[in-house]
This record gives sequence, C-alpha cells and structure tokens, in this order.
Amino acid sequence: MSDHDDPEVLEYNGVRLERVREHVWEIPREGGMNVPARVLASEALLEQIGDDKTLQQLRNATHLPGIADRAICMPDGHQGYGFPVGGVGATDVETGCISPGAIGYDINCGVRMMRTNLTYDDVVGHEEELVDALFANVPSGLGGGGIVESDRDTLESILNRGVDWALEHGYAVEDDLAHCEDEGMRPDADPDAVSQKAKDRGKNQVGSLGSGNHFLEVQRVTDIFRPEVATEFGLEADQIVVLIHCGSRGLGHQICTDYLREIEREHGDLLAELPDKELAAAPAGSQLAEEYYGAMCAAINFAWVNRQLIMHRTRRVFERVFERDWESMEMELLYDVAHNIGKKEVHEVGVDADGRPAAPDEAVDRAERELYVHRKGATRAFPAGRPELPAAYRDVGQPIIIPGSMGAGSYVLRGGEESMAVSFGSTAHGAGRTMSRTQAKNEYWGETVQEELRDQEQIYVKAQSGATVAEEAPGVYKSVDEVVRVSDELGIGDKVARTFPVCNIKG
Ligand SMILES: Nc1nc2c(ncn2[C@@H]2O[C@H](COP(=O)(O)O)[C@@H](O)[C@H]2O)c(=O)[nH]1
Ligand SMILES: [Mn+2]
Ligand SMILES: [Mn+2]
Repeated sequence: MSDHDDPEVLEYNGVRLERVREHVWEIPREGGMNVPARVLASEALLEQIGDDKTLQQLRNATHLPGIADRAICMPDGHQGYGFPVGGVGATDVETGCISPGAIGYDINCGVRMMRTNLTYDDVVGHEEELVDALFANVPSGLGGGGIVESDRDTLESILNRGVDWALEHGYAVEDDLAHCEDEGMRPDADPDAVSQKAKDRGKNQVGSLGSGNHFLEVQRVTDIFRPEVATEFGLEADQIVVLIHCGSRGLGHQICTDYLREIEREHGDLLAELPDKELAAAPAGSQLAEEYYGAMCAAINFAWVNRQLIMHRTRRVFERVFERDWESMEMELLYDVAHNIGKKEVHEVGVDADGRPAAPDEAVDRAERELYVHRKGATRAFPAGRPELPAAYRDVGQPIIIPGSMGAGSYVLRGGEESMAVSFGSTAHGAGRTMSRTQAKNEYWGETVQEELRDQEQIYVKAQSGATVAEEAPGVYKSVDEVVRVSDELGIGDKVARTFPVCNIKG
C-alpha cells in the first residue's frame, strides 16, 4: 500500500520512505537503527520491492553494530534470509561485526562471461547440437558429481589457491586469472576453518552448475550502448558470448549453516540486540568472526575454481561442435564477478570524534576505514582508477555482468563514477525475483515455457526438470531493462552492451 498523495513520501508494509532524489529513497533513522537505509530504485521497481519483506529486512540490517553510513538496497532487491538479496551493508572491521546471512548461503555465487569471435550466424543451425552437448558435458542438477573429484590434498589446494590451482592443472591459462575479480584467489582463505562436513559436500562438486537459478547460457550481443567501452571489453554486435552462473555448491552452503549455528550459540548477547535472528553476526575481532571470514574466503576460492572448470569444459564442447580449437575461436574470459561475497575494503565513511563509523547526522568528519563490505545479490562496481582492478580495466572501469532471465536480455555494464559515493562501489546483480518458487510452479508449466521460448524466440533450453524451468520462467523476474536503467542513471554501473539468449542449460 503506498501513499500516492504525497510523491515525496511512500509507505510499503509499514516502512516509510522519503525521496532523496531521483531513484534514491531513504528509510530515516529511528529506534535502534544505527544508520538510515536507502533503496536505489525507480517508483515502478519500488512498488515491487515493497511487496515482500525486503524493506523490513533492510531496516533491520541498520541495527548491525559498526555499520557505516547506511544500509543499501539495489534496484533488483527482494526478500532473502535475514538480509535482502540485493543488499549492501559495510561494517567496521575493528568495532563492527560480520554476518553470514548478509553474504548469503551460496558464498561467491557469481557470473563470468566468456567472449568468442563467433557470430550469431555461425551458431544458427547448431543450436540443438550445442545445447545437447553442453547439457551432456557440464555437470548440473542437485546430485551427481563435478568435473574433478578431489581428494583431501586437492581440495585443500583449491580452497587455498583458487584459480591458481586450476592454472597448475591445465584448466586455465594465465589470461583467465588476469580477468577474474581478485585474480580468482582470496589470500585470507583458511581451509582449517571449513568443517569436514562442508568439505565432504564440496569435494565431488568442483565443476558443477548445481540446480535451480544456476545456468550456462550461450548469448548473442544485440545492443552496444557505449562503443568505446565495448571495444575495450572486446564486445561487438552479433558476437556470441557465454555466461556462466553458479557458486560454491554444498561447500559454501554448509559453511554458512555451520557458522550461523555457532554464532547464534556463542554470541547470543549480540543476537538479542538484533531485530531478526537471521541477522546473527560475530563481533569484529572475535574468534568466530576470524574463522568465518577464513572459511568464507575458502568458499570464494572454491566457487572461482568451479566457474573456471565449467568454462574450460565449455571451450572443449565448442571445439567439438565447431571443429576448431578454442584459441582460434578466441574464447577468452571477459570477467568473472562475485555477487554473494564479504570483503575487507577501505572506503571513506562518516566517523565520530574517535574515528569510528557514525550515522550521517552524528558524523563529525569523513575518514577512510577498513570495512567488511557485505554484498548479497550485489556486484562490485568499481570505476576506473581503482587499484583493485586488473590492468586491462584500470583505465575504463570494471566489467559488471547482470543476467536477466532465460527469456530476456542480460547486460554488461562498467563500474560507474558515482558507485563509491552512492553504494560502497556496488550495483545490482540481476533482475531479481518477483515471486517465490512455489508460486512460480503454480503459474507456469516448464515444458510450455520451453516450447514457447524455442518457437517464439529461437531460444533452446535444456534442464534437469520441468519444475526448474517453471521456477525460473522469465515472468518470475523484474524487468532487467528497468534495473539497469536505474543503475545507469545513478551512475553506479554504466550500460555497455545487451545480450539475448541462444541456448541455455539449467540444473
Ligand atoms: N540470462 C539469464 N539470467 C537468469 C537466468 N535465471 C536467472 N537469471 C538471472 O540471474 C539472476 C541471478 O540471481 P540469483 O540471486 O539467483 O543469483 C536473477 O536475478 C535473474 O535475473 C537464466 O536462465 N538466464
Ligand atoms: Mn547468483
Ligand atoms: Mn547461487
């Protein structure tokens, strides 16, 4: 229910928002909120975001100790476990906390895009062969194994070294590392902080898509918005690209489960101060905060290897279908971005007289602080000039990949100049759901969705089950065009190119 009489103030599900400027809405600080919250959305998106518990969850997140400046919801935001999907919250690494629910169960769920020099015409006529070959060769679904069965030492090495392990074992080339966020390796990984149960769940899943929302999609580039940036990214109209979306499988899920349980048990005092048990957080400097961070970084490395192995297998499939080697098809990694991640980063924030993060109305100064930046369903969007970016993108801004749905476009953006000031260097991660999976299965029938996509849009989808296709039907998502419009107009992620699906495989 919204208060349309006063366009400067809207209310959804008991949460009041004040319009700050176009696409920026603030939930003012009150009660136990340490900082205000902001939603970055058009009115049309806000209407959808306000439909579930997203806004309450965002407001709850402002209660986290040591949270800096504000909690922020991206334009694709929707309800999640405790903290919204599409949420960003940065907490002080000395005086704040780290919250597994604000990073997500699928640690380092993310996307990578691989370019090719093939054009759409090269693929037309091969779609069924290609989708069948990808489906047969890229492990997917809930059960089953991965591309590599890892023993104890192998898994340890994957958790410690990330894509560097893949390079040593012939699953990657140097150039792949140079085009991955953090070069595919978090140095703070601590495999000893990962439970045996998590390791057992992950050891046979290295190189597997998983189920549901995870996919591998062959796409063609349909639109170029910033030709000079597209050239830097090696993108042009009609080109074939491949998008891979998956995360850390059972390993990451188990790490999140393990630490939530431990933190709830050990830090009940902090939990009692939070409005939602699902926000359970370990105080900065505590043993559990350190252990969780180390385990989470290990899962990040696992997920990067997972996407790398799938990309390696995809190169092999293309070689067989198109009877050329992958190098001659220039199947190069454009970029790999995480969208469920917690990272130590330095940002300029409002601080009190002791130099600690303070709410904007109480801050006496702004200063650089090291923060745990929680991005859950949000993508890092660093602009040109940031030292964290690989050499290839330091002068242009990092590529950001925003999937839409198997029946809609996806986008490549680049980190916008405003992102550091507006969103802790972040933007959206997708279109964002508008309905639950259960609701989706009542609305859609998988086989019908598949037939319509093939007959009306020439999109070839192959999935482990019809239910998965129904759960992920294009109609369950918000408009990716609208999400990206907001990101572009806010200057946090600038539109570079749009793609459209050709073949899609799902778990
Ligand atoms: N291009 C495609 N995009 C898809 C597909 N299924 C989902 N999606 C989009 O990905 C994001 C990922 O979000 P997550 O929270 O599940 O990680 C989602 O919001 C959709 O916009 C697909 O088959 N193809
Ligand atoms: Mn994801
Ligand atoms: Mn995921």
